[in-house]
Amino acid sequence: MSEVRELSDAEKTFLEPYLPPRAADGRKEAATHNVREQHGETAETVQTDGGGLPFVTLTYASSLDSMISLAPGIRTTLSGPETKSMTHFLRMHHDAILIGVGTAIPDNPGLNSRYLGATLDSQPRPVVVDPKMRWDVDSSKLAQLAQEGQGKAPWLIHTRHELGEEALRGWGGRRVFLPSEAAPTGQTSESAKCETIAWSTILKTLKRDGVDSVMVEGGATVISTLLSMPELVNTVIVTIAPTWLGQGGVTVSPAPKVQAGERVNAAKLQGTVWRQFGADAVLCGRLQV
Ligand SMILES: NC(=O)C1=CN([C@@H]2O[C@H](COP(=O)(O)OP(=O)(O)OC[C@H]3O[C@@H](n4cnc5c(N)ncnc54)[C@H](OP(=O)(O)O)[C@@H]3O)[C@@H](O)[C@H]2O)C=CC1
Ligand SMILES: Nc1nc(O)c(N)c(N[C@@H]2O[C@H](COP(=O)(O)O)[C@@H](O)[C@H]2O)n1
Repeated sequence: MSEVRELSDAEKTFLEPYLPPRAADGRKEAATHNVREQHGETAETVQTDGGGLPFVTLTYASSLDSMISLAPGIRTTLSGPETKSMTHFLRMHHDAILIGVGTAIPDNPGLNSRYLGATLDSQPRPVVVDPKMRWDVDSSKLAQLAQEGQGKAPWLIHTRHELGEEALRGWGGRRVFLPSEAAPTGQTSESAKCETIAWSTILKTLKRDGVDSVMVEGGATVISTLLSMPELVNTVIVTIAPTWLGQGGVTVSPAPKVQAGERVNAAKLQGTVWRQFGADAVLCGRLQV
C-alpha cells in the first residue's frame, strides 16, 4: 500500500490559494495570479509572468530549531505521513521540482509524485542545480525512475561545458549550461572560484523551456538564498515538525540584512495561514517584498 494518502477536502481547500494557477484547459499555468481574499486578508495581484518568470513555491520541512537535516549528508525524515502526502500533492501541482546538488548527492531523491492519480504527464520535471557536474546522475534514483516511466527525466543545470548539451544516456534528460556570475574583482583564491548562477537566469530559462511553475524543495543553501529574493518567490509552504534536531544540523536561515547601517529582519512572511497535518504544523505565506 502506498504511504501517500489522499488529502481531505479541507486540507486541499487550505492549500489551494497557495498553489500555482491552472489554465482553463487544466494545464499548469503561470500568469497574473489573483490571490484571493482569505482569512481577512486583502486580495492582491501577484505578477508571475512579468519578466518571463515561473510561479515559484519554496517548500521544506523544518524542525523547531530551524534545521532541515541532522548533519550535512544525512537524509533526515521530518515530515510525518500527513505532510509527506501534502508534499506529493504539491509536487503533482507543479511543472518542476528544483533542488541543489548538495541535496541530490546525499539524499538520492525520487522527486516524483506518488499521489493518487498522478500520471507520467502530471509528474513534475526534476531539476538539479549542479554547476560543477559533481553529481553522478546515471546511477541515481532519478535516472532509474525515469527509465521505469515513474517520473520525468531530470534536467541538470551546469556552468561547465565539458560534455556538451547532449541527452543523458538516451533516457531523455537534458543538461542546460548557464553562465556563472562574475567573481568579485580582485578575488583569485580557490574559495572565490564559486560558480554561482543568478537565480533570475535559472528561473527565466526554465520558463522559456515551458516550465510555468517550480517547487523549490531544498536544500539549505538554495532555500536560504531564495528567502532573500521575494521578487522571485510566489509562495512559501513550511512543514514544522514537533522536534528539535540539535546543534550541528543543517539550518535554513537567510543572509543577514542591513538597512541604513542597522540590522533588520532578513525575511518576513505575510498573509500567513497555518493548519495541523497529523503531528506537524503547515505554515503558508508570501514573502514580504
Ligand atoms: N527537510 C527538508 O525539507 C529538506 C532537507 N534537505 C537537506 O538539506 C541538506 C542539503 O543542503 P545544502 O548542503 O545547503 O545543499 P543544496 O541542496 O542547497 O545545494 C547547494 C549547492 O547547489 C549548488 N547551487 C545552489 N545554488 C546555486 C546557484 N545559484 N548557482 C550555482 N550553483 C548553485 C552549489 O553547488 P556547488 O557546491 O557544486 O557549487 C551549492 O553548493 C541535505 O542534508 C538535505 O538532506 C534538502 C531538501 C529538503
Ligand atoms: N517535505 C520534506 N520532508 C522531509 O522530512 C524531507 N526530508 C524532505 N526532503 C526532500 O524530499 C526529497 C526526498 O524525496 P523522495 O521521497 O525521495 O521523492 C529530499 O531530497 C528533499 O528534497 N522533504
